[in-house]
Amino acid sequence: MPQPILTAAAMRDAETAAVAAGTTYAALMATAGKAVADTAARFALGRPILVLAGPGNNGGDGYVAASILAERGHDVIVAAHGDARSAEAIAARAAWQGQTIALADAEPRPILIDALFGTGLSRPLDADVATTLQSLVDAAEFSLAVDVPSGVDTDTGADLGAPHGLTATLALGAYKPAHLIEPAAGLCGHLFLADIGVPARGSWHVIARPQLVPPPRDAQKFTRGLVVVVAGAMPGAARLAARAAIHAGAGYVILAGADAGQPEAIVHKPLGDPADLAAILDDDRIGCVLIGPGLGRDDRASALLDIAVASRHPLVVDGDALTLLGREAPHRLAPRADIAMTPHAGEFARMFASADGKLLATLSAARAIDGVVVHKGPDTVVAAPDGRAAVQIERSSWLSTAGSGDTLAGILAARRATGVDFFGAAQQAVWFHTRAAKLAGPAFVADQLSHYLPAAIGECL
Ligand SMILES: NC(=O)C1=CN([C@@H]2O[C@H](COP(=O)(O)OP(=O)(O)OC[C@H]3O[C@@H](n4cnc5c(N)ncnc54)[C@H](OP(=O)(O)O)[C@@H]3O)[C@@H](O)[C@H]2O)[C@H](O)CC1
Ligand SMILES: [K+]
Repeated sequence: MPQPILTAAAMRDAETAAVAAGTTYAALMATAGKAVADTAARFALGRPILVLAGPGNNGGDGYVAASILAERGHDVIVAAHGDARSAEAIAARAAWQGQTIALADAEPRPILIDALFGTGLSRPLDADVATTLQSLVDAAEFSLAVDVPSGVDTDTGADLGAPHGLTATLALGAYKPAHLIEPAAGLCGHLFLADIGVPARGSWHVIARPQLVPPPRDAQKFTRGLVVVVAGAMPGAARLAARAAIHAGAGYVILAGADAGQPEAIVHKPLGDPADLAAILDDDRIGCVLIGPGLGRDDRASALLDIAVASRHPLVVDGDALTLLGREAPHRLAPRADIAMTPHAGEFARMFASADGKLLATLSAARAIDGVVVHKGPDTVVAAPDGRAAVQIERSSWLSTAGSGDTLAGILAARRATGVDFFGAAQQAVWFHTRAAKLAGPAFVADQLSHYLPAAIGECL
């Protein structure tokens, strides 16, 4: 099972269920604190440790970790912020027998454990707390956030005064949106996950390596998946998408309206009049249609888009097609079955009002179009209209290059054409795209990405 992603409230519910099933909150805090101590000890190498402990259970985890580390012989000081509030945090603080100072008096130490605030953060950090925390992080050689960096919104990933430059974050029990969604994800540093004995389930999860099977023995090119890519004003983008599609497992790729170039296996069909597209799409063997990369935004582009939307095939809408749809996207697409769109942040904002952070905004967009939305970025979110969501955890910042999105759209069309539903196909596409980028090495050109797709697929068989 892929790792679930839980909101702060869902994590609290999971914790409550675990306690109802027989554990105690104190036992959970003991397990969490031990996980923090174990992680910090791995990197401390005998260097002095400063634990920042806030008033809630995040601080409680910090006191437990401090006690365990001191018992193991580490040099530990706790800097406390506010009085412990919950029964478990009060007990953890009472059990701490080492030196405690006020946060305002804390001097930097090489190892820093940030247990000021976790999932209970309810407002931005006070400016003086944020400044102190930042200076202690800056001065530390290794800094570890407990559960989430203090000062991020757990559910939206918003930055409410969190420090920059943390070395690592230890997520407790489950990933939260803040671990994966920007800007919070970028503030976490290296991400570790600790099992604290709380069974966590939900309809959101991280995108995992796909599990594939080779084509069946009786496979032929059309059953492997026939993709039609519609080209427009800037045919290069559609070519990139078509090449990605044929390297991503589709059995047959037609490029409608542009000369395919390489590889020769892609079939070129001319589009004189936009109405020619209707004839090309009148084919039951088609597994998926892709429209949008380099389509243009003129009347011809609109006419091609109308025909693609009216067709009966699974449809991926990307690039210029999204801009053409704009605010009309829900109204135009919702009545149509089997649809996915792949907007980047700018295209998304032209179609949908954004609120509540990227994850919830993408889920609400998926409901609005009654289809799958792949909201691209370093923190790509795939959302389905039934409330399921999957978020990218493996990343490659080298994917921020021209043609990268066209390639993703082509992979998505190919995976859908092989028979996977759009929610599954989109997760596969995001994974293959990133994996191909890693295999391609740094500073690749998007044209090269396709060549690494077969190897990425090979890792999943
Ligand atoms: N997930 C689990 O199963 C376990 C999690 N643990 C740890 O518990 C924290 C969550 O603990 P919680 O007590 O709910 O919340 P916090 O520790 O994050 O902090 C809440 C207190 O902080 C006050 N607060 C909130 N925001 C601010 C702020 N900006 N400035 C000052 N004070 C703030 C808040 O006060 P309110 O006024 O909002 O009520 C609370 O007093 C989780 O992250 C894990 O680390 C368990 O230990 C193990 C099981
Ligand atoms: K924290």
